[in-house]
Amino acid sequence: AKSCSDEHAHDHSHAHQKRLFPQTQLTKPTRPLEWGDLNIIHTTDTHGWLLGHQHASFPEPNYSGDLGDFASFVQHMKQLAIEKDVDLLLVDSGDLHDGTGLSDGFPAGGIDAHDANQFIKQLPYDIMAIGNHELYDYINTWDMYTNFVPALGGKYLSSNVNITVFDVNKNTIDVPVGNRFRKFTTRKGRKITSLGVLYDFTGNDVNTTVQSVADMVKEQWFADAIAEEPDLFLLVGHMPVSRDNWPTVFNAVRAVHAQTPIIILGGHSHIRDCNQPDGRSMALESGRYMETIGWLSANLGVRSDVDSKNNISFNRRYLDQNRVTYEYHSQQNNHSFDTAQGQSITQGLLNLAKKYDLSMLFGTAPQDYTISRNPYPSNGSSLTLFINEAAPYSLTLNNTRANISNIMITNSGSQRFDIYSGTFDKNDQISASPFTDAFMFIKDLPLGVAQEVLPALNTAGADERRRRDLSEVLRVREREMEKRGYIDRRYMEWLDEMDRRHDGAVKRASHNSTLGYVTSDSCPGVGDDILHAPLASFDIPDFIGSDTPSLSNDTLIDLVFVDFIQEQLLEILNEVQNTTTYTDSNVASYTDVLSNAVLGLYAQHAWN
Ligand SMILES: Nc1ccn([C@@H]2O[C@H](COP(=O)(O)O)[C@@H](O)[C@H]2O)c(=O)n1
Repeated sequence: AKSCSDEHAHDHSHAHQKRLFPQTQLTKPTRPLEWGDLNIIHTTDTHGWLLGHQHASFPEPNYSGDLGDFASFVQHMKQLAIEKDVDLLLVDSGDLHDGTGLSDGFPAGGIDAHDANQFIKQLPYDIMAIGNHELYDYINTWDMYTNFVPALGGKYLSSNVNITVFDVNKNTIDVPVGNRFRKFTTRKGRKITSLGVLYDFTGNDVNTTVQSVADMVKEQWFADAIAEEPDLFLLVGHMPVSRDNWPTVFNAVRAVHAQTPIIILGGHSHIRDCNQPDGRSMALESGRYMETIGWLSANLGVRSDVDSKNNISFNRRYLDQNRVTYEYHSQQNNHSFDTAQGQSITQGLLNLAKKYDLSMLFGTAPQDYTISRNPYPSNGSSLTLFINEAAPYSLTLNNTRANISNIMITNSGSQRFDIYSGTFDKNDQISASPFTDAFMFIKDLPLGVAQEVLPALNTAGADERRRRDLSEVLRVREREMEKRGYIDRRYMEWLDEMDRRHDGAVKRASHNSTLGYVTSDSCPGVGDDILHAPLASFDIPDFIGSDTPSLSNDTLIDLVFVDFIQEQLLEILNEVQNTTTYTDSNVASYTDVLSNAVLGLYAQHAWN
């Protein structure tokens, strides 16, 4: 079946309609999935991308399936698993919030992702783990605790994350947001012990608590939970499978059970990644934004094999999230594929998009603007667009400070998705810049001081990376950045490495394959389901700033910055000068315009 992705490939004004007769040609998968006796479908970091990716230029059509298509796929695969008489589990590693109009485009009085999560609840997940984006705002954690978790029936895990609530006597108590662990038995009778671990995140809101992974494994509940030997430890969590704390959890389990199979399903760094901690374990991470669906299979054998010391045969695959992939692997065609549940989920999401008015048009983008596929600064950079064009316009609208010269600074990670040429609507605005961060300022800073802040902020990150082997102090600082949530660099490094390693420029020029991810991980064989040419990738700084005004160094200006970086910015400001010790008391609100509104205001002005 030659299917395609997207009927609105040519008319973005119908962006939120179901694709019936798709037109964009998509490559079929290269080979069938390898099934084991235990199989897992894995999602992570979906961030509200439940209607998939809807733009016509590649790589977007690769990811043009939606949650309804995914639900149909899962249902067919479950049936295949029954026919093959094997187990098939469905697992998610967290970050349901912050990312698209479906999660963040709610009307006043709503709660982020509350409506979108009603559709996720309908999927037969066996385990879901909490992510850091469930914790930036207490109201979101509260919504998970009161509305989402109860519907999951013990399958939502937050091993090291608590929420503070009132008990019946109106005393405050700290309780896990979900369950700390889950023990269950599969259809084929396998006993599984699972966890849901969050990395050492420190950027969480008040009245939520994240225990460090190192402390979590010392807890009595942890010892009790892993004491009895299951057939498999399923360690799910919102934590990258490389360069993070999974070894702490893995080793704690291995200390008690030297041979028991362990599967780790991680997330957070938005990359496709896999490694094998030992011969009886595999760790998989399945990308981001409903772009990738992870597949992991294992031949665990019968209980006597479980006790053996032989290496286990594992397999992993990264599936592009579209109907061609789904139909191929579930052995369906375009007519037999949709299930009633899948169709109802798609329709429900489309209704939600309509209710939230996500097609509301701000303007027509004259060209593509990308986060890292164009150099920064450049005309094609969405970072340049945001900080040099959009922010200086939108943040000074109706602002009494408009006539005072300024430098504006934000974190590059605040920009989450590329802008495509053509109609720019509410959904595009939120996808590009979803956070409701506020802009603050410090007034009367000498220009000579203010202009040192941006390079110093970036040097704190960049030099650190260059001298990683030389300086433990700097390594610790980078780790601190990651704990606060600055993980974007990992994804950028991944894209950069893929471009270099796979001769990106040559492959793109040959036009033999469509653009997409080309993964090199540490697991045997090829992981990608479809071979692509890698995306272009340019290094971007951690922080970006508007042009420095051409004035003398002693001119007093406003230093404007997003509140997400306030703590670091003050630290740096106090390093680059010592005349004044700047604290939160020197900081005031610059405008009521939040970061997620900047691009829309600009588009209304410049793209109409
Ligand atoms: N209020 C916020 C929250 C987060 N960010 C950016 O998101 C990054 C973390 O997102 P992950 O999906 O990687 O967990 C963080 O590094 C920030 O760049 C933000 O800008 N504002």
